[in-house]
Amino acid sequence: MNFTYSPNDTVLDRYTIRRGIGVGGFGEVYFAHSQAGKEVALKRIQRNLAVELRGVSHCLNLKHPHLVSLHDVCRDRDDQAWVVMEYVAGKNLRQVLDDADPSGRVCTATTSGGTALPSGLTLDEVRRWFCGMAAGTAHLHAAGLVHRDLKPGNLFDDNGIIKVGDYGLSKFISVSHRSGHTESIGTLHYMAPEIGRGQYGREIDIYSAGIILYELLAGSLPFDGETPQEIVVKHLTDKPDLSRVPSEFRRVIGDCLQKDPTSRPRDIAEMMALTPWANGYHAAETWTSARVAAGEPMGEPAGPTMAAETDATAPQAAGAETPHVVLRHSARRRAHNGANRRASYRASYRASDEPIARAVGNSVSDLRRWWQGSECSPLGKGVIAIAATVILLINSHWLLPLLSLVCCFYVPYFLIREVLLQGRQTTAGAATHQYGHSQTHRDHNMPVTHTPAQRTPVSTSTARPQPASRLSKSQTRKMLRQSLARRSRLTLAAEWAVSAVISLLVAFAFLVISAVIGLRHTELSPIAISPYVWMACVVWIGAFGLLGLAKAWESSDGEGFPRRLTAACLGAGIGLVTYLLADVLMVPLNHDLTREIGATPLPSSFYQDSGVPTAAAMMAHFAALFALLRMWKPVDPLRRRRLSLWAVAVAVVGEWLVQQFIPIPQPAGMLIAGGIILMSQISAPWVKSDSVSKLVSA
Ligand SMILES: Nc1ncnc2c1ncn2[C@@H]1O[C@H](COP(=O)(O)OP(=O)(O)OP(=O)(O)O)[C@@H](O)[C@H]1O
Repeated sequence: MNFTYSPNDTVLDRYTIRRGIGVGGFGEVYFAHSQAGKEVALKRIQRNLAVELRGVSHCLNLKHPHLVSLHDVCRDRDDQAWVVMEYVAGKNLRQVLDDADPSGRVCTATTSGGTALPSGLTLDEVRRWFCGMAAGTAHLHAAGLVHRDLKPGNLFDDNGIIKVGDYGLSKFISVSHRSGHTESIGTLHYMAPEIGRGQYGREIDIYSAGIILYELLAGSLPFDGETPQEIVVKHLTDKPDLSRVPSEFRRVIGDCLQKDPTSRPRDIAEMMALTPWANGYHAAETWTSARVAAGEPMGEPAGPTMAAETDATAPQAAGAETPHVVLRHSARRRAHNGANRRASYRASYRASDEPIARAVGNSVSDLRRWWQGSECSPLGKGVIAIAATVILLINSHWLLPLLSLVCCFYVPYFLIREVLLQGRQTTAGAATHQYGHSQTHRDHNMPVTHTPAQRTPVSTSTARPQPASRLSKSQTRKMLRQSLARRSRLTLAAEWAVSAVISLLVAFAFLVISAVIGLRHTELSPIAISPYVWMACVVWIGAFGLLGLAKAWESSDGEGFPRRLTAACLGAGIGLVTYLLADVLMVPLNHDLTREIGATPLPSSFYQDSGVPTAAAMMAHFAALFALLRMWKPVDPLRRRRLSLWAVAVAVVGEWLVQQFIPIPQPAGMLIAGGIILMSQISAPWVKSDSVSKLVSA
């Protein structure tokens, strides 16, 4: 491999290069000696990457046995940035895995005993690497940093101590800077799906940790593919095959690899608690030194999750290889883990997202804390509680209406906000887009070693970056469908409710506009207004039903018989409602029937003697219309356009066609058909899949 500097060159006026170590995504790494003889690794930041080096200073003060120390960040005379860091003589985990004999015998000298796993490592080795990585990463998290690029190549074995490296730079280089041909395809295998959406919470490190653990145990990656896009799609949609890892690790890996970041363990400690090494994990030391490093005052721990007890016996439990971080997890901590806790965490996570809910939540918890911490006697507390209840009851005459009014505004606002935020998350194309851009081959001038079974081939000294293959439209749609399918029932219900509220407003506007136009020369009376009210109600109910149908089917394509039958049932229901409402509102249904009823071959039960259609005719008419036109299609979130007037026109023409066989009053029929499609399109969510497809292919 070619390096810019040769042995014995002096850089930064005080370091003598001894040899080049390797070339990474950010630049060349050298082994060098300081003037006093100290061994250091120098990383020369190349390729004109816009590195926010000022941020790295935060990392310079981090000290932890499981982190590769950053000594300094300097610029040379050519204004080239260099990162001076601790030199780690041992191999990185990537090299260890690549050197391990796939047949199960381990070639590395450091390996301890035990049965070999498919990766070639023993379980002891896996524990050593994983616990070391966890301890280092927990320290970063406690200092408010997210690694963002956890992968085997960034984990080092320094004389038996596992160290996490490369944590300073990735934090401060945005996705856009990692675009083009600067990034290794290998990194992509460890990247959490939400990174593409610009989400960089610590959950992305948890996800990467899950992938690493999977690879250590199974000997291969959970999500692999021939192209970056294929890998991205797998990260976004596939479930890991957990049958390939020992059963005691399935839970932790399954949780870490959740697509939804809020479903993952919320921190390293929680993740470790799910491993068989839970008894050995303890983060207090990590937390303490991280806060010191971050310049925070010592006192109460930052949060209950990081509070843990020290245990002098733990080093044995943790194993001799990880002596610096005592790994123990208290029973209290374990008790907090599990499904209940995660569920409550998710709830609080959501609530904390919304400022008003957060403020209310904070006030309530403050009140609860005050109540619990109060030194009042139980009798005193009882008196206070009764007094508060009495005051509330006395004032209920104005408090309740006020509360109802606030709810009237707040609930729709909250639901709409939820849906908009969800919509942003489900637009998985954006994720793929950014992934696609950020993860292309790196034109290293060194070969990157990968086990063929594990790694997608990457560039070598002669290879040029290869264009990424494109995702077809159907693949993109499939990916988006799967992404839509992952949403919870609550979210779906909330979306449906919001659509219903929007369509109600549209129906009201529809009513007002049509009534103003239609009744401008007529004296206002209930009889005159009732057809408009009838029409608006029918259109709204029809749109509501159609939106529900589209929501139920949005996770898959299809227009087969079962769907048409279901749509026909919905149409029949709308026909019935149309008939009943007309009856209630006294709207005449014999208006403008365009053909001789007696001439139709329809059953006589469809029409009264006067020619007025019965409920059966109305039901049959709309059932035929809904089944024939696949009415749910224009409301599908993956439709081509948010609002297609073509679809409205098709509905109107389709209704006219059905009218030729099963007549109903006109123009009411056409208005209802067109109105339902128009209104449901306006109020249905929409994912711009066309642009997603283009972005993915870009
Ligand atoms: N502090 C260090 N001590 C010893 N070797 C190091 C050190 N830091 C990096 N290396 C080695 O230098 C080589 C290049 O490392 P670098 O971190 O730049 O690239 P990478 O991890 O392969 O990719 P990326 O930068 O995209 O994460 C690797 O072989 C790595 O093991």
